[in-house]
Amino acid sequence: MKGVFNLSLGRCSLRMLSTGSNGLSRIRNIGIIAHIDAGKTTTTETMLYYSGKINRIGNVDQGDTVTDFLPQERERGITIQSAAITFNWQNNYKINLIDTPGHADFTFEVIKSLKVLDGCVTILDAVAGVEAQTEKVWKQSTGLPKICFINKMDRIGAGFSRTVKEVIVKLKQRVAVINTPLFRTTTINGMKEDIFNGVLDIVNMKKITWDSENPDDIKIEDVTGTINKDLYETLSRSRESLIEKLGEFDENIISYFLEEAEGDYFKVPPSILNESIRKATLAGYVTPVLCGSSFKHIGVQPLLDAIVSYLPSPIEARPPEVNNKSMKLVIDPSNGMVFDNNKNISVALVFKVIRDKIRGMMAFVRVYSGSLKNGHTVLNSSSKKSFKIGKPVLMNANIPEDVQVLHTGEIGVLTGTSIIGNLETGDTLISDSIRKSGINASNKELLDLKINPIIVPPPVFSVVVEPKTLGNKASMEASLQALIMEDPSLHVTRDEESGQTMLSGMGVLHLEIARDKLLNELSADVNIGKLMVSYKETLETPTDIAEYVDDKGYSLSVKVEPVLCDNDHKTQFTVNKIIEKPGEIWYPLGIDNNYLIIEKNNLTEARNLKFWPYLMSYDMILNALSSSSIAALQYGGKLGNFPLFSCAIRVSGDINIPKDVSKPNELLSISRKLILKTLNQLNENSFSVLEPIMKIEVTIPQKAMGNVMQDLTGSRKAIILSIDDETEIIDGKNGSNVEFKELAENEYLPSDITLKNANLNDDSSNLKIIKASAPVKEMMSYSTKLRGLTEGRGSVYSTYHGMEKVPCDHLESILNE
Ligand SMILES: Nc1nc2c(ncn2[C@@H]2O[C@H](COP(=O)(O)OP(=O)(O)OP(=O)(O)O)[C@@H](O)[C@H]2O)c(=O)[nH]1
Repeated sequence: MKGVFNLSLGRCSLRMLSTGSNGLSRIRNIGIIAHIDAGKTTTTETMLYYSGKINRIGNVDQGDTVTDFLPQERERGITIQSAAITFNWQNNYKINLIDTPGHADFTFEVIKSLKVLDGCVTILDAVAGVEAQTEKVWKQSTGLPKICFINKMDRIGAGFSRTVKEVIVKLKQRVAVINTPLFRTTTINGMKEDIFNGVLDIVNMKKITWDSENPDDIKIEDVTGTINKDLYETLSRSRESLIEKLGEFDENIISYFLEEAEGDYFKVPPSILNESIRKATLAGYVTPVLCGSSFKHIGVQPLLDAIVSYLPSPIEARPPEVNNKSMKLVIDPSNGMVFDNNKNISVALVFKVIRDKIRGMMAFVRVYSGSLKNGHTVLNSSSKKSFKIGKPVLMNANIPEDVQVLHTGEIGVLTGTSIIGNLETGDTLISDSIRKSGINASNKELLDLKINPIIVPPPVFSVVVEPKTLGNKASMEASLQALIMEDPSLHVTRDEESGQTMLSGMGVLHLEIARDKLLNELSADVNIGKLMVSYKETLETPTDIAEYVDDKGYSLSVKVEPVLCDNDHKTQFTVNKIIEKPGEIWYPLGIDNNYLIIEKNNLTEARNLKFWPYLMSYDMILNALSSSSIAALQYGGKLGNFPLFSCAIRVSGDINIPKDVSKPNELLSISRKLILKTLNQLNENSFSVLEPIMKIEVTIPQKAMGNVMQDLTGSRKAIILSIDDETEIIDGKNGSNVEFKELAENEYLPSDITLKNANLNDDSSNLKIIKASAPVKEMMSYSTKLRGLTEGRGSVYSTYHGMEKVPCDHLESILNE
């Protein structure tokens, strides 16, 4: 049964729930997020099949899925880049879906996508439960309404109820159980086995079963007390639990239950339940939970139904954060988001830029307001460049579909030669018509409007990249530029003293993939050195103020100061923590947690005048100061020439520039030299070296504890944060999360019949989870070591935690590396 999954009254009534009569209420911009290998791509592929978008379900292991289309993805069977795809569901709804990577090295791909999404589906492996990367992406997606899909229910050891409890306790989230698993009992080699074959739909009161060999063979049956006694009991208790939970949030459902339904849980119709679940989901009060096996094509259509039923449309989604906090942003049912009460302007965010072999540069955009039309001119509010857009396209993974216009609320792609050099990830596009309509105070604010930038995490590892011959230097640099244009979480820096070019990234796999792209796709003729840790330096004390004045009319005063984050630089994100003092503005430099601080001066004042007296715009001046700050801080500190981290360049007092100069080159050079001069006046004691620290979660059998702990605390210099018994985390013996443990205990969930078949005497029933932090350097090739220490039974998840000062006794060895 492809296309519309026609599931009785409940689904029909969904249409009544949508707000407004236009198409906006029927759009869902959603992401698929999870730990590596949970089944994101397989689920996406199965959704595409049921939506009618594809005629055959591809397989990750055979490397022929729609969304994993990069050669490296197909070779390795993992998702590396987010892939966007648009499809319809129930004929009426348009789903723009982004399948994100699960590997921690590609976390920036996830962050970029989350920025433009309105809701998420979190996929969980029913055997592994809530894994470490799931906890991380769950936190990263705070504020976005989510659905959980407990996948891989066909696997031995799958535990639906156990996983739901983990969602409640580990993710601290109330749940609304939408369906529960069904099994058929069969005899294999004389042994009885429970085979997962469908779901019990709590909302619609149906038993839905699939034939795992034939994705189109689906059976939908009513559940009656006489024929299905046990199911009826599960249904009754699940409905009771669901309605009571919703009642704590939504008075309407309680009044309906008491008055119209006369206190009978079965008499609350799907339409009323759906409306209440939707309200509670959008408010973040509950997360709907469904189960299935996308590999066996079970439970995917109910998941699609849940996406349209419970996740927000663009008019119900949270508005984007913008640089101008006082700008009015209202949501209009037909126009989408309206900025500054101006219904005529269009606003879009570029969240990803790629290079396609056939189409050339492609910029992925989310339209927040208005539309982007073929032939219209838009303004990039960061670079202030205007350009005409070509035919936009909707993406079907790597297959573009031409359209004339991208409407508000949509996710699509801009292509064509006009975007080359005009767009970068994070740019905001504004319709240029406002500039043409004359600059007044309100238009000026709109022209400066920027959706807050996507913060790039600092790199952890680096490699030296060298041209094979001197003549190849220019082409190497062009290839590196192409690489970082597509992936801003890769950084290219040059060591001024040694002349070496360094390519840095988020992890070993990230750099391996970058290396592959550089050598194979971009055919760069380069040598790539061995993997090194990306150390940084920071300031212990501020520099003196350095002043520059010349007779051409330039004058400038700067100092460099440390940005104190968590007292001791133990952080990777500080934008929200920066507290600007009155009269100063902090601009993130987008790399290494560095900032440019502009104090109130003659230029900031001149911006309020009717006429701006300089040939160079304020943004050009700001961009010049930002670029010179980045270059000077990359030059490095005095201990190991490592780039400076968590530092701010403070521009104090007036900035004088000749009024008739139109190019920023001289300002760039003056400011860069001035920053370097003041840094140079510091002695070595004013600097300290920082190293990247990983947070690790090691899961091991109890009997390997001694050896693993000895290795971690000894040679790997790890600091142990906690040791837990896996079962205790959910069973309430562990001290934290008391409120959610109680919620988990009180939740009605059917017993996990499959778990009784799993071998409970083996080590998998007695797993220990060690959480620790350790220097990146010491954790290199840890997985191989762990396999040896645990006879292949241990697993480790590691993620970047922050930068920490290197203790004195290790400094020498790092500086000698
Ligand atoms: N048994 C079983 N295997 C599944 C199921 N869904 C996915 N798999 C398998 O799990 C593995 C990972 O699947 P993917 O779909 O690539 O998982 P992913 O979450 O997209 O992986 P990354 O994007 O690389 O993090 C593959 O071998 C799939 O065949 C399922 O429902 N049941």
